[in-house]
This record gives sequence, structure tokens and C-alpha cells, in this order.
Amino acid sequence: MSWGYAANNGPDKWADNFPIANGPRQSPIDIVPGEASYDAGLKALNLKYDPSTCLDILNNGHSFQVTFVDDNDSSTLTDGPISGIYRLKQFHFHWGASDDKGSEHTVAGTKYPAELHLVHWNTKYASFGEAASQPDGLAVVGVFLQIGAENANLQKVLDAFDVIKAKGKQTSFADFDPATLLPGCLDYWTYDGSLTTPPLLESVTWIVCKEPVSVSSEQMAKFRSLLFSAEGEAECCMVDNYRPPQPLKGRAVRASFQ
Ligand SMILES: CN[C@@H]1CN(c2cccc(OC)c2)S(=O)(=O)c2sc(S(N)(=O)=O)cc21
Ligand SMILES: [Zn+2]
Repeated sequence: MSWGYAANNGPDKWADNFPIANGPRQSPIDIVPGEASYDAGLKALNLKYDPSTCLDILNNGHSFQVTFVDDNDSSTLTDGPISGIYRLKQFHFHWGASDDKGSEHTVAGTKYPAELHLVHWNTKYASFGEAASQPDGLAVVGVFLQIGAENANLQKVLDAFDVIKAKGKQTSFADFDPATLLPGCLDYWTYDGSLTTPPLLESVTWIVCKEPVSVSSEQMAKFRSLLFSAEGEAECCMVDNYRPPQPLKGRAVRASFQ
């Protein structure tokens, strides 16, 4: 039985096969703005993405992800809370069965209907896989989605869904600029955490943007049209693919803004 988000293989069961699930730096967390400490030493995020590095879009049975060519420094994250150059590997989302839940991080208990994750790896390591096992190996930028106006940039991604409805489906996806999914203001909170899915590796510097971006309710319905299940299996809608907040265990959450 592989991991998932159902009662029999979901977040409460992950520790059975991935004991790090109860580790000291697990993600996501509830971000309490009043308890975050402003750090004037934090630099602004420097995200430089080249749309020509966009490769394909895949339903991996847990979410859908847009994957990028990462054999050069064309799409990178630098500055912010990190040092060195981190390359964009993929972005994906987490969302709920209804608009009242779906994000992984929460803000003073508030859940958003969805959360975007842009996954980057530290080029001081030889590969993504090597980086993923190092405490400073990954940096994930999280962006909350809130219900509002239709998001035309997001729609380009949703328009590809019909051919990746089932688990394992993949199709080419070119010339997409993930920077168009970012909010105007790049104020952020940052803390040391983990992957929010198995293998739950504690290798992620989390960078969570304070400002959400918009998504319409119709667009959220499109997210929910994807399937956890593969073709030929009983259809299971891809919804509630989020891990709930985990214990902070004494970690500091820093803010790049006052
Ligand atoms: C299924 N897990 C996603 C895919 N990845 C994955 C797949 C296999 C092994 C592995 O670790 C070596 C990582 S990943 O590293 O790109 C990430 S990052 C991430 S999140 N929610 O914390 O941003 C989810 C996933
Ligand atoms: Zn994620």
C-alpha cells in the first residue's frame, strides 16, 4: 500500500513507513504572524525563471506537477533567506474538496483553498536527489490562493488538465513562466522544515509569501476534476491532498517584513 491522503494511507499513517513524520522539523506549520520575528538581515527574494525551461505537466497521483529542465541555471532562486543558487525543479499545488480548506500552511489558523509550491534545489549538490537528503538542500516557495477573480495565468495550467486527468498521465507543457503565478508583493515568512509528503525529508528551507494570489471558484472546481486514481481504476477525485500543520518544536519563524 503506498501513501496517499485517504483514511487508510493518509497523513496519520505516514509515520508507519516514514518515522521522520514525527521529527523535529516537519512541515507544514501554522504561521502565527504575531509570533514571527522580523529579521532585517533577510534579503528580498530573487526569482529568475526562463519559460523555455518548462518541460511537461504530470498527474503523479498525489498532485499535478509542472516540471522544468534543471541542468543549467536558467530558472533559479537566489537571495531571500538562502545562500547560493537554487534551481527550479517543479511546481505543484495542494487543495481541498471545498473552498474552506486545502492549503498546507495556515495563517493564525486560517486555511486557504489552495497552496502553490515552487520546489528548488541547492546547486552546491550534484543533483536534486542528493540535495533532497541535505538539511540545506531544498527551498520551496509557498503561495496561498484565495477565492476571487479568475486567474488568467493559472488558467493556462488548468487548460492542460483534460489530458492528465488520471494518475500517471503526462503531457508536454512549454513556454510557461511560473513567475506569473507569484503575488505582486514578495514579503515572506521563512523557517526550517521538510517535504510535506513522504519521504518527508527534513531538507527544506520554507519561504511562504504573505500575499495570496486569486483563483476563481470555477477554477477550484477544475482542480477537483483531477483523479488520484489511474485509468481503469474506480474513479477517486483528487481533493484534500494536504498535510495538516505539524508541531513547531521550538523552531523560529522569521518575517522579511515589519
Ligand atoms: C511526492 N513528493 C513531491 C515530489 N518530490 C519528490 C519525489 C520523490 C522523492 C523526493 O525526495 C527525494 C521528492 S519533490 O521533492 O519534488 C516534492 S517537494 C514537495 S512539498 N509539498 O514539500 O513542496 C512534494 C514533493
Ligand atoms: Zn507541496
